[in-house]
Amino acid sequence: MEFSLAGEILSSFELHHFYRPLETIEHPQPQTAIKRAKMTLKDHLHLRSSVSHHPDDDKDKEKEKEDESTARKLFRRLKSGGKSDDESDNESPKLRSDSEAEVVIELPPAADFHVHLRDGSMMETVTPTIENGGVNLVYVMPNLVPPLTDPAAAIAYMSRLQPLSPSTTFLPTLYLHPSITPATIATAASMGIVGVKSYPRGLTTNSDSGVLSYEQFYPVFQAMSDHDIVLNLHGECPSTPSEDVAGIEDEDITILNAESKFLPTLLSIHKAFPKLRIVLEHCTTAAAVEAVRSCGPTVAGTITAHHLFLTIDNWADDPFCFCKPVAKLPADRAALLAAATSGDTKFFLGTDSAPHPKPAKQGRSGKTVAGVFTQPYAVQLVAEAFDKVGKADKETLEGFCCKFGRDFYKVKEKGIENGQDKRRIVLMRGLGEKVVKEVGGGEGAVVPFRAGEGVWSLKWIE
Ligand SMILES: O=C1C[C@@H](C(=O)O)NC(=O)N1
Repeated sequence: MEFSLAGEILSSFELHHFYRPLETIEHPQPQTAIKRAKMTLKDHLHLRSSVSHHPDDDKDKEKEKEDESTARKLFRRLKSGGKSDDESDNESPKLRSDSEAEVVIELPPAADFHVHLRDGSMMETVTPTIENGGVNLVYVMPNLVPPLTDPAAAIAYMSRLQPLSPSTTFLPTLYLHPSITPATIATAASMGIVGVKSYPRGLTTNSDSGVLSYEQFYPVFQAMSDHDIVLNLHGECPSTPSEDVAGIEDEDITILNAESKFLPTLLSIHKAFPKLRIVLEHCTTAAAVEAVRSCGPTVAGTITAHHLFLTIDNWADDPFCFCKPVAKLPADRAALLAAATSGDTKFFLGTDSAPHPKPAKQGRSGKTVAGVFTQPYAVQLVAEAFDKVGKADKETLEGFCCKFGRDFYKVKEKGIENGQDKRRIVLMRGLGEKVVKEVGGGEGAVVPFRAGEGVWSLKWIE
């Protein structure tokens, strides 16, 4: 495939940075160092594949094979919060050897079609954990502060992420906002923006600039349909104000029925734009699964790893299990597990991994914030959940974690993934691994989902 280097010439720092051999990037400082560049996604991928074809690569090939990747080295350092292994708060249990694993499953690298990687120091903490979760392609959410409403800003954000996990493909999105017009969509398409995410206003983290009414965006949706850009829906309705004591049973909305009340909106957008590819993000109910199934092939649903474990009781007294949409009833969780393991190509992995500093999750500034952090264990958690229903087999995991999402997003057809990665991931059960207690250090430390509990192991092989 031919890529052209359109737009402005990159600054010498940026070129230097992208062309450096991957293993020599020791401590990237993307925040301060990378200026905004008018690159397209394909320019970006082109630079990455140039990196992997650098002639010096051959010389160092043997050595590189022995080395861990930059991302994994960074993650190891982050696990210990910058401390040495002896000082670390994270226990390092003695693991059994790979040959003692009870179950071994080899897969291609997974794709995660819903991640929050933030910006600044949090970005530097969480982005190197992507590989640990078995993933080499991520679809990155735009709810930064301020939100990513401008295509050039979204592509520049990808350039800040790239050095932190050099082997990962980052796919950019825009934040649906009144400033986005059909002309913005045309520009976004020409620059390689893959989708536009809609947040209902005020319902979750950084959604203050979100949507109040969907009809006002119909001309934008038409342009998205014409340019084959995906619409990603956070599918919840706002709650009835809590001071409203009248209470009308059928009309009341709380976080428990916020998703099912949204489903008619999904159906009406699909009816108005049958060719528009739509993803109902982080489905949490049996009703959502049914709604996605009832639509044509242009509508799909993502399912997170944590919603395969959680029900209401878990988040009711544990802020580290609280996210939006909240986990629902056991029957809903069963419906999600059934959909994810069914082989139905409409359902695929989107972890909605959403890191927040530990003090913010603990509500130290008033109330807790929504988001469960699963990035370092994305595929391991899915394997464990599938195992509980006897479905942790290669075909089922590969469909849900690696294949169906890539197919829906036309990753191959559109050439939006760097195809140089020939590695595989190996999942192993029973080695005695535990989820680390924290990632990163100090006030910015993030507590992962199921911290301290047993977890499947994962390694990368060439
Ligand atoms: O939709 C979202 C956003 C996310 C975040 O923290 O950005 N956290 C959530 O729990 N749900």
